[in-house]
Amino acid sequence: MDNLQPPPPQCFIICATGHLKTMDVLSGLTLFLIFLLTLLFLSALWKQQKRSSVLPPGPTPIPLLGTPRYVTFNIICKHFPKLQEKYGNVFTIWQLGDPIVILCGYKMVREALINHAEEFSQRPTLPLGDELTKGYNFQSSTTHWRHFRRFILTTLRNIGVGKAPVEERSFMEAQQLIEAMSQMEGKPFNPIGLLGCAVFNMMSFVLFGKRFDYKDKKLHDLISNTRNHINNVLSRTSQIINTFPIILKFPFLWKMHCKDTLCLQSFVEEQIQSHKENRDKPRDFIDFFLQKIKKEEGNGDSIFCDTSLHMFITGLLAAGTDTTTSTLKYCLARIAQFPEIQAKVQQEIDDVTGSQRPPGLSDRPHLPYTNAVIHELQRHLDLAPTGFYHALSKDTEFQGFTLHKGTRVIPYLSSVLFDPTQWETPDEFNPGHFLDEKGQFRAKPAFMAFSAGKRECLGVSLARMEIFLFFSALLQKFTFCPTTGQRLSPRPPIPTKFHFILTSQIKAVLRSSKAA
Ligand code: HEM
Repeated sequence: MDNLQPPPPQCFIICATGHLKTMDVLSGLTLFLIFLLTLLFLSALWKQQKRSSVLPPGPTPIPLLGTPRYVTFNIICKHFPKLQEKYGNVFTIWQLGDPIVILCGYKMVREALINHAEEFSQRPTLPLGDELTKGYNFQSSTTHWRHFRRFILTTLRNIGVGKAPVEERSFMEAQQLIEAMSQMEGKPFNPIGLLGCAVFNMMSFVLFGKRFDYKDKKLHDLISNTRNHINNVLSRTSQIINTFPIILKFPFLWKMHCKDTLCLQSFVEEQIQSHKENRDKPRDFIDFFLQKIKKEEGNGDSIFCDTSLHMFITGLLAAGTDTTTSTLKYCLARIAQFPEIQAKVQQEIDDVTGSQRPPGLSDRPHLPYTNAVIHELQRHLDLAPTGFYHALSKDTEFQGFTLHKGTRVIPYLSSVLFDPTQWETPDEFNPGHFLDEKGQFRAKPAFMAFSAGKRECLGVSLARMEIFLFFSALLQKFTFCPTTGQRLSPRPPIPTKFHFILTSQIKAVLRSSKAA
């Protein structure tokens, strides 16, 4: 009687033979869980099989996990050349349960971004970005982006991007840059800090109508905020948050990660406030946007409001600073490795503008070799190998496959910039790629450093203008030389290239020729 234990709680299960059996609740629950997981796994497998049958081929994914080997968090494109070789110019990889279609080579990317421009124009939703920007960003999958894109492009033109007002400002900034670099004359130095100041000041002029002194600590803090912001957006942590948006329910978990974005946002907020207090005739981006908000007053559905102004300015500041700075740094450090090409550029500039004035936009048609060298430098740099993710705006038949609305797409821009069907010597540094037989500049449609189609880089004209004006002004005054041991192979792997951009040093030697 003493040893009599109460029997464990019992439950019924139906065994494989269809008979009812009893077992304790814990074992029953475990079995039930295993049954549920098997069901989940099988349904994921079935869904994946069903979708795979209409999608481009690719490595076999593990249900629920995808193809982890190829979806490493940071530089996923390092596997693409091998996959392209195996599966062709369009293939699929899986991230967890979602397919990502990769497009390779000029013809395939053009077919998608130009010939099917509308279908490939969406962006996938990124929950972290939406949370941070309250939905006002270029990644947003809503249709707002079209209105903002149109407005921003028109406004940049109205401010004078590609024309005299912004050109004048670039001359002034180039002069500051030259003076600051002259102090480093002949000594090894890393110009990325000075270039960052000049580029940030250009963005700041366009957006807020102001510039900072190169010694101002605030300027350096802001530059570092923009760089960290971009690194955060592309980071493994952001990818985890976007994959498991439940994390956003715990602000203390992600706000630390996004502290640079929040710093940028609060700086932008100050600028907007000071513009509101001192309204004058519209000169910069904030002025034009505030004018638009006023015009739309009374329209309860207007998307032009203080919040969208705030968020888009922060987005533009971030998108336009580090990209152009890194490009200019690469241009200087790389041209230093090609002394003959550099001398030819300098000779061309001397012949066209002499030493009295810096090259301007109207000189560009008369500087075909300089223009070709800049394009070739950007092609080799390959700054954004995968651009940003695109997504299908509707179900689309493409190359014999069915791509469902919302499917994510990566236009693999590297494969276009180095496509052997488009470039005579793709891996070599060869300005001849952009010159015709008469030595005149020839534009190449496969030059997709800024991508193409409806989502082509929105800052392309500002970036091209800055790169041309700063690069040619600096080469007019200095000869850039490499310091020892910093040579780059013709087509270095991406991590090496970014390391080179961030860390390489050069020497700037004042030219003693007639242009100096
Ligand atoms: C050398 C400098 C730059 C390069 C190489 C570059 C490259 C790119 C690339 C490849 C894209 C992705 C396009 C796509 O998804 O198909 C992009 C998008 C974008 N860029 Fe740039 N960019 C540069 C400078 C700038 C500047 C100066 C600004 C700001 C004024 C800017 C603003 C943007 C914006 C807002 C987008 C998103 C456009 C959209 O989604 O509609 N970029 N850029």
